[in-house]
Parts: sequence; C-alpha cells; structure tokens
Amino acid sequence: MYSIGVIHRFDAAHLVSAVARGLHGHTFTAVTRLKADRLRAPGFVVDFGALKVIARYIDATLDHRNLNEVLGEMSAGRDVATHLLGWCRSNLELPDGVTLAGVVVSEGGTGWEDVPLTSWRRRFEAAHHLPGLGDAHKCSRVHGHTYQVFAIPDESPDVGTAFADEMLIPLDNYLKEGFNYRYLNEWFPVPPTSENLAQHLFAWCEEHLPKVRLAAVRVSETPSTWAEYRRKDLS
Ligand SMILES: Nc1nc2c(c(=O)[nH]1)N=C([C@H](O)[C@H](O)COP(=O)(O)OP(=O)(O)OP(=O)(O)O)CN2
Repeated sequence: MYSIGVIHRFDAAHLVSAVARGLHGHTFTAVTRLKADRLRAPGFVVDFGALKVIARYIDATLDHRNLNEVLGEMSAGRDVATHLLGWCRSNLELPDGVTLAGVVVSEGGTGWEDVPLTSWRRRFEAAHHLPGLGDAHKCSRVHGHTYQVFAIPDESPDVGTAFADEMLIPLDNYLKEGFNYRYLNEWFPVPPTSENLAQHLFAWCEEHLPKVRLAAVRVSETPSTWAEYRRKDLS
C-alpha cells in the first residue's frame, strides 16, 4: 500500500474552552494523507503539486487568523482537522483508487510526529528528473533533493525486536553506493518518484535483510512532502 503526505503550516490564535488561559496561539501543522493500492504514471499516488490547493485554502482562511472567527467555538486542533478533512472531501478531485486517508492537525508540532522514534533515518543527496510530465512541469527538468529515508520498524506486539541499528548497515551501504551523489535516472529502473523509491527500498530490505521486519519505508524529497510504501497487512 502506498501513501503520501503533505505538510502545511499556519500561524493562528484560538480560545478553547477546555484551556483555562484564554486566547493564545500556535504554529499549527496540518498533515493531509492519501493512500492508493497502485501508482499512476509516472509513479505517483497523486502529484504533490495537485495538493497545493490545500495550502492556498489554509493561507486564505486559517493563516494569521483568530480561528474562533472562522470556526466558532469549535477551534481546537481536532476541530481544525475535521474542518480541513471536510474541505478536502468537497474540493479535492481524486482519481479512482486514491483515498483521502485523513488530516492530522497539531499545535506546535513538526508534522513528522507519526514517524516512530525507533525508526532508522538517513539522508542522501541526489539528482533526478521525472519523465512524462510535460515540459511545463518543473520536475521534468533535471533537479535534485536532499532526500530523507525512514525505515520504520514493525512494532506489532507479536514481532518482538523489529531491528537493531547495526542490522541496517547493508541498507546504509546501498544508499551510499547507489543513491548518494548520483543522478538516479541513470540506473533506477522506473521514474524515481518518492513512491517508487520507497517501494524499491522496502523490497530491497525484504530481499537483503531477512532478519529485519519493516512496517514501511518512507522517502521524503522536501521537508513538507513524503511518500511511503507499507507492508500490505499493516495498511
Ligand atoms: N506524488 C509525488 N508528486 C511529486 C513528486 C513525487 O515524488 N511524488 N515529485 C515531484 C518533484 O520531484 C518536485 O521536485 C517536488 O515537488 P513539490 O513538492 O511540489 O516541490 P516543492 O516542495 O519545491 O514545492 P514548492 O511549494 O513549489 O516550493 C513533484 N511531485
């Protein structure tokens, strides 16, 4: 199962009746998550760019506002999430097979709270381009990212110790040799989208690290976007 997430930040005030101190404010993060069983060309759940409408809505409606004036009394983080989920349901045009998996809003968070602290994390620096998007799409040009890779352990109760850090040394070496300071299109067998990279790295771990039990691999090109490939029975 594939999923993608886009993280939007906004700064707002609110007064929540359960919080005694009165009007206060936060930098909020809203993480919108979509999932799909299969990818659409060139290897997307949907293009991150198609979700920029959410940022535009948040900027126009919630950012630098008093949320009580927008949402009334129901202005706690979970109320904002419910509001954004409703907005997404009414306004996002999703292709067949793509589901809106949820919106999580946090107060003063980073948007990355859903990655377990026990996950293994590495970065690599690479160039790529995405073929088949048309010349007007910026990602059809050769460009690069500081990628982040998260190997997320399966922490189901019956699994026991999912992995020790040193068990992932071969993955570290694979990233250093195959991905870091490389132009991914020169060798990657399919368009190097975040989704395809996540699925490839998950499958690579399954094949080469039989003692490591992963729940998912997440790949992030930018601090506000990610794609994940998750073990089917944990989706
Ligand atoms: N579902 C996916 N959509 C896109 C991917 C991807 O891997 N999966 N990749 C790209 C491009 O590589 C692009 O560089 C990143 O796009 P985007 O996140 O839209 O770009 P920015 O963070 O630079 O966004 P700005 O708001 O314009 O700064 C495209 N889509």
